[in-house]
Amino acid sequence: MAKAEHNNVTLGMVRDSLIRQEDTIVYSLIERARFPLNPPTYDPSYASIPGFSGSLLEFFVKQTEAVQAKAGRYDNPEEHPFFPDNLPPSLVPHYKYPEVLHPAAMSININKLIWDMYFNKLLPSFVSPGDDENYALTAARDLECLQAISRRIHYGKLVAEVKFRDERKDYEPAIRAQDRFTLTNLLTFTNVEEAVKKRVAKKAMTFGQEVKLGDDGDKGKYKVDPAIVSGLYADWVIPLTKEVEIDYLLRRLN
Ligand SMILES: O=C(O)C(=O)C[C@]1(C(=O)O)C=C[C@@H](O)C=C1
Repeated sequence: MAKAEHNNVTLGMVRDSLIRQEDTIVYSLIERARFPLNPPTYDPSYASIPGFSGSLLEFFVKQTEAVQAKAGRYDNPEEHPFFPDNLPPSLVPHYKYPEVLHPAAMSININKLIWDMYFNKLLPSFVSPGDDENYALTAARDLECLQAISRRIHYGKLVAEVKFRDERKDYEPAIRAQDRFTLTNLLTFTNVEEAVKKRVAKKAMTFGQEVKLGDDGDKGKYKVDPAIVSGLYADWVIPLTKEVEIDYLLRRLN
């Protein structure tokens, strides 16, 4: 969402942004699926980088996040690093982002959970097994997937803020009672969730089809299985977005 739009943000605008972010997530999965699993990317004993203990992936993510932190990426409240400890400060002029969220939002970062889900559950389900030795590109594509998924899930903070402002009298008692169950019911729109799952599967079909001239191409063959993309949303993206919404709301009156 553009910076200026934050002041009068509506649920419709927030949902439009979530819809646009679906494109980024689906494309990033398609790009990662160009490479097989490439296990050495994740193997600390393969990397043996002087002065660094960890996998090539960790090295790549930490170094990239350090550069991006210096360039101001994490000044933006929509961005969350995977390795927040010891990040260098921003070196660029500070843009004063409109303060839309409650300050407690700063303390919410569930990237550890997202990292574990991505590498343990999601990745093995949509890439082919094997090794083509493109480890640096593999790490770069993984980070793009992680960042896109993380941005979407942490957008739950803004979704929750807008819902809170729209229905303050319903949310306040549940927040005071720290009642997760009622908060979950208040913020859940089953029809919206069903539409999201269907739409991302359709995007995976549309963006991931082989485009050929002259014949019908490989009908029904997709670069990433649409069922895996809708499963990612059903099992992880939507539940974790709701988790962020609840974590945020529980702190909203602090
Ligand atoms: O659109 C909303 O209202 C959201 O809170 C986002 C979202 C989602 O993750 O897509 C999560 C919970 C709602 O039940 C519907 C959809």
